[in-house]
Amino acid sequence: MTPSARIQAAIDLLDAIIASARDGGPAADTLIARYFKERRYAGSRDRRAVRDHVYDAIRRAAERPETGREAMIGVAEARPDVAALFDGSTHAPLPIEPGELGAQAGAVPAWLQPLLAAPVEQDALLGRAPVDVRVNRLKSDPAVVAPMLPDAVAIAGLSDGLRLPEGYPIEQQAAWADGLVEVQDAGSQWISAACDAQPGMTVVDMCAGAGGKTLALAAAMAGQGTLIAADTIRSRLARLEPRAARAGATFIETLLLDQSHEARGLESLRGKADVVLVDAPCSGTGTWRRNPEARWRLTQARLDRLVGEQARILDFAAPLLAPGGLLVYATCALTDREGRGQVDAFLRRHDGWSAEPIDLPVGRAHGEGLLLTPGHDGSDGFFFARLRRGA
Ligand SMILES: C[S@@+](CC[C@H](N)C(=O)[O-])C[C@H]1O[C@@H](n2cnc3c(N)ncnc32)[C@H](O)[C@@H]1O
Repeated sequence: MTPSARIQAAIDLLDAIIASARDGGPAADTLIARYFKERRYAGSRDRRAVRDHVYDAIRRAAERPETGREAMIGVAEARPDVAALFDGSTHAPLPIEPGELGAQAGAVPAWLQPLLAAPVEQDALLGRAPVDVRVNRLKSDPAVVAPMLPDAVAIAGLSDGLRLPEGYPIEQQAAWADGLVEVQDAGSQWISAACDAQPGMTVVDMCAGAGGKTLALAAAMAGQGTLIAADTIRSRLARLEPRAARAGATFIETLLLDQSHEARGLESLRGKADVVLVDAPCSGTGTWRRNPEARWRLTQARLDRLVGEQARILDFAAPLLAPGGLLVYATCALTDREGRGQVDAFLRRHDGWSAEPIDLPVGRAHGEGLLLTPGHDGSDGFFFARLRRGA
């Protein structure tokens, strides 16, 4: 492919990505993979270059552009080398017309800006994310793993956390293949630590997904006790099983819940749990460094639905706690409605519960919880709170 043809390919892909974001279709990565599967003539350098163009365009525009061409012209406005490739040659985009405007540059969609927690450094939300890993104490310890990953540096305050440069091919390393490390953002490691799970406890990870935090809880429990990974999506829980096997965390039990009838599947756990983690489905505003396309998918209506769902999950999770038990509420969202507002509303709805201060050497106290942001903490953005059921 010529450099100009790569720009046209990026434009075609961006058209598909924009339509998919609007209609709730597949994610950009899926569309990119499909596109190249049908174009075997494209070599690895072509693929990488086109992908970079696509992600440059996605990162640059806070609001979803109308067309791929508009998105790509936005990049060209800041990059004369890219603008020069709109040259009308074979397979190339037509030259940019005088007055033809590109997508506006920005980090946060205008409608969302006032909804983000005030301390959030909005311009840092699209920065580059490092590859953080957690050393798996079920199989190893940092003194053994650190020399296997010479590019890694310690993450201050996280005894099992190591940080590698952006794009580091961790999955090609023996330490990963042997289950000695798990890829896990530092923020997620802090949340797992805030659960204070101990060997012998009964712990429920209510929104376990593919089990990133479940595996951290398993390590904290040293493989002893009861650890239940629950979710409503079978395919996500299915992804946990091979990960748990690799990590040597075979005591984890998975529990598939019936959406809207979750309490039925949880009946036997009522009043029994020492710790419940609710890592709720959310707007993902704290993870734009890794998933900048999420900005093009989020709408006010979707945010409203998520806030309602988070409250509903908290309400069916709370009765599982034994007296004195700990409910940790977490989201990778930075809107106050999903964070401090959600916790304030929970405490108003539920008598006999109180929020506990979180004693960690990171983040900033925010309402009844803690706020982590890429700008302040170098991790993904999160809000989390520790809620104690009265004894
Ligand atoms: C933020 S993700 C969890 C990420 C996961 N804890 C991790 O650390 O990798 C939220 C999860 O909540 C799940 N979920 C959504 N609605 C749910 C519900 N009503 N009950 C339980 N889980 C739900 C989603 O399927 C998704 O896997």
